[in-house]
Amino acid sequence: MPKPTRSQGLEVRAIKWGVRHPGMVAVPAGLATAVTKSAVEWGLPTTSGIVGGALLGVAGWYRGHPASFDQVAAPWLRAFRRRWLTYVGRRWADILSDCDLVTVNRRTDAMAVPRILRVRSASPSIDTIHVRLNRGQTPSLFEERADALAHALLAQRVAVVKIKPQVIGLVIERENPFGADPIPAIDLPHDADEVDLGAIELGDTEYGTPWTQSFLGQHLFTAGATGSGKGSLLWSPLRGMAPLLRDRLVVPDVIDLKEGMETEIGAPLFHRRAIEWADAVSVVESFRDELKARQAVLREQGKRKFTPSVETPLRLLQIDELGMMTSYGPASEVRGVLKLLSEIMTQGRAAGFGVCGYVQEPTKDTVPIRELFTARVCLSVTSQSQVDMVLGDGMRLRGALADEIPLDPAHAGIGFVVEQGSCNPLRVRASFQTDQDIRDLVAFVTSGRPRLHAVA
Ligand SMILES: Nc1ncnc2c1ncn2[C@@H]1O[C@H](COP(=O)(O)OP(=O)(O)OP(=O)(O)O)[C@@H](O)[C@H]1O
Repeated sequence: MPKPTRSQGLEVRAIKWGVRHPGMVAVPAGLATAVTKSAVEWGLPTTSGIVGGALLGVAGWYRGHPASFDQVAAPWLRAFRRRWLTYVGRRWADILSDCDLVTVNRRTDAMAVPRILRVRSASPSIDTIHVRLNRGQTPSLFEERADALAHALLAQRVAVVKIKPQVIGLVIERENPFGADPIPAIDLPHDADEVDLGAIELGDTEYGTPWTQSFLGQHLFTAGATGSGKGSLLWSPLRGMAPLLRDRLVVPDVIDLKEGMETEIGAPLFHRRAIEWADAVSVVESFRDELKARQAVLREQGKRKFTPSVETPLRLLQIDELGMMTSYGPASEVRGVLKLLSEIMTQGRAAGFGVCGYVQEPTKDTVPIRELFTARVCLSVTSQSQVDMVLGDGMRLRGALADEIPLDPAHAGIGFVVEQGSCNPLRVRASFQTDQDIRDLVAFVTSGRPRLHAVA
C-alpha cells in the first residue's frame, strides 16, 4: 500500500481526532478537516493566506466594533476555547469521577462518563454545558453533587437545569465580576447635551463597561425580592437625566404606595407623587389624559413621533411595587387601573410616555400587563421560574442565575438583563445612590426654579 503523503496523513489524523472524541462537537474536527483539505487542494501558502486573512478579519472586527464583537463573536470563541481547554476529555472525566458522577457497567467494568453535547459561554464568567446523562442517572443526582462539582471546576456555583429526558444543562458561574463595595453613583451631568436619553447609564456590566438603557419609547420592568436593590433603578435613571429634569425636558411622576418611604427624600423631583391609593389612581388617570392630549397635538402637527422639548417633554411614570396597583389594590378598581396602564403602555411609546414598574413578585397574576414592558431587569428573585418570567424563556439555562444571587448588601443591585438584539443574558450591577446623592440631585434639579411637584 502506498505511504500517504504528509498532507493526506494530516487529513486522516484530523478526521480520526474527531471520531475519537465524538462528544467534542464537530467544529474542531470539521475545521481541521477543512484546513487540511484546503492544504491538499490549494497548497500550504494559499491555506495559510486564508487562515491568516480570517484571523486578521476577526482582529479587525474586535478593534473596529468591540460591541458587536462582544455580542456575536466573543461568546462563540469563548465557548470554543472552554470546550477544548477546560471541559476537555480526560480532565472532564476525572472531575466527574471525583464527584461520583460516572457510572460503571457491572458486567464489563467499563466506566461511562456523561457526555458533553454542547458548550455555551454567554459571558466571560458564565458557561452552560449540555450533558447527556448515563442510563440510570437523574438530574437530581447532579443537583445533589452541584456543590462538589462547583469546587472541582473552581467555580462559584453550578446550577442544574432539565432540558429533556436524559439531557441536562449545567450552568457554571465561574466568578462574581463585581466587588463587595457598591458601584458609586455617576457624576451628575451638568448640561443637557451631555445626556443621551437613548443610553442612560444605570451601572456597570460584567465587562466593566457602562450599563446603559434607553428611555426613549421604552417601558422598563424591574423585578427583585425585597432588599435586592430595586431602589437603585428608580434613582439611577433620574440622576442620568438630571439636566433634562432641571430644564423640564423630562417630567417624572411617581407612585410609591409603601407609605412614600422610598421616594420621600427625592419628592421635589417629581411632578406628581402619590403615596395613597386614591391619589395613585388619579396620577395614572392624569398621565393617560396627558398622553391623549399629546397624541392630539402630534396629530395636528402631522408628526408620528415626539421630540423632547419643554412643550412636549418625555413623561415618565415610575411605579414602586407595581403589584399594589395591578393586583393587591381594591378589587373593584384594579381592573380600571389595568385598563389605563395597558392604554398608556400600548400607545405611549411614540408620544414620549414611558412607564417604569418595580415588582417583588413578577408573576402574571400579580402583574397581568408584564408583557407590555419592553425592557427588563431581573435582580435577585426568590424562585427559578421567575427568571424566565422576567427575562424570557430559556434565559436561566443560558446563565441568568438570578435566583442564586444572595440577598445581602454585598450583592444588592446585581442582576441580569437581555440587551436588544442579543439572546444572551448579561450580568449587570446598578450604581448605588446614597441619601446624600439623592439630596444632591434634588438640589441640582430644583436650584433656581420654583418647586415643581404637586402631590396628587
Ligand atoms: N446598587 C446597589 N449596590 C449596593 N448596594 C445596594 C444597591 N442598591 C441597594 N443596595 C443596598 O441594599 C439595600 C436594599 O435596597 P433597596 O431598598 O433598594 O431594595 P428593594 O429591592 O427596593 O427592597 P424593597 O422591595 O423591600 O423596597 C439598601 O439599603 C442598600 O444598602
